Amino acid sequence: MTDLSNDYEGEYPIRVEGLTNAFGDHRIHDGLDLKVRKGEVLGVVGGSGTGKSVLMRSIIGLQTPTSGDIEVLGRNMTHPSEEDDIDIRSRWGVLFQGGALFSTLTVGENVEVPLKQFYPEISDTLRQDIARFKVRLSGLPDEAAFKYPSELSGGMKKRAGLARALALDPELLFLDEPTAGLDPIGAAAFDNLTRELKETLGLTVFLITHDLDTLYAICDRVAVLADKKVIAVGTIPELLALDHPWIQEYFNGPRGRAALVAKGDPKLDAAAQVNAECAVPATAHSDNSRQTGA
Ligand SMILES: Nc1ncnc2c1ncn2[C@@H]1O[C@H](COP(=O)(O)OP(=O)(O)OP(=O)(O)O)[C@@H](O)[C@H]1O
Repeated sequence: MTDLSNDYEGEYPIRVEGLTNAFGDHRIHDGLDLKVRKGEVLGVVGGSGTGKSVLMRSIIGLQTPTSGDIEVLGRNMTHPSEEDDIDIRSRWGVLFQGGALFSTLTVGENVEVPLKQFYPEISDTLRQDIARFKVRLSGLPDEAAFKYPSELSGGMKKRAGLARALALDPELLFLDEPTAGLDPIGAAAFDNLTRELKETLGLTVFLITHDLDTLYAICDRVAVLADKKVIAVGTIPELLALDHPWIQEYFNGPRGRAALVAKGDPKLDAAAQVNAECAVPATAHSDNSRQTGA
């Protein structure tokens, strides 16, 4: 793996070394390395089927790797002790692609599930109060706590899933394509919420996305999955300077250029900015335009 900005001396709450995953003869990862920095939003990108979700599932212990080492918050995830396993699972929150809410429970009850599981001793009243607070923290109105998932819009479902992911005051937040299926305004609002929560709660965020606007708007660094590995991890300007064909196509393709222009970040490489402005008609950029690299 090419770590493009290796001047960092802080902690790595997630370390993956030599990860190999295979389903039968189908090898998904082969010697994949990745280190996530404390307090960053790390975007994870790659073509469809490159194993982004399998990587996330391996990190949170839902997928047993064929080989390799995974350490989360200092604990070995490949061979955790039972005690470690319970402790570590209470220190992260996960928003799965479809939200994964229990359809027969209200939003509030969904948020209560992890609280009941990890803190069975707390009273019903306190648990309900915490759940309502998390619902509000996720930008939902109070009354949403009493609704069933089927009564919510797609954006509200994502927020409800986020409320549940935040139930235990996690240090790590895993988001699998959080803006997929949202309208541009809803997606931008969800991006802002993620960034705000990361800053106020001091979260480290592992974020799988195809959404180029999300990458530009909220990711501190981006890890690129290709050829069964993380081929590079760095800021977008650092990635743009690389010569890899997939990275060039992804970030410098029409959608990538439009997202770059939309972002208009002065830190981005000036030459890339000029190229982008030449290549993208002015009408391609509006406040509501979102670009996916899918
Ligand atoms: N439980 C499983 N059994 C067999 N194959 C699986 C399993 N889970 C994932 N795969 C395969 O692993 C590969 C990677 O899947 P994964 O869902 O991680 O891709 P992805 O990069 O997240 O894709 P997308 O961007 O389309 O969501 C795919 O070919 C998928 O079919």
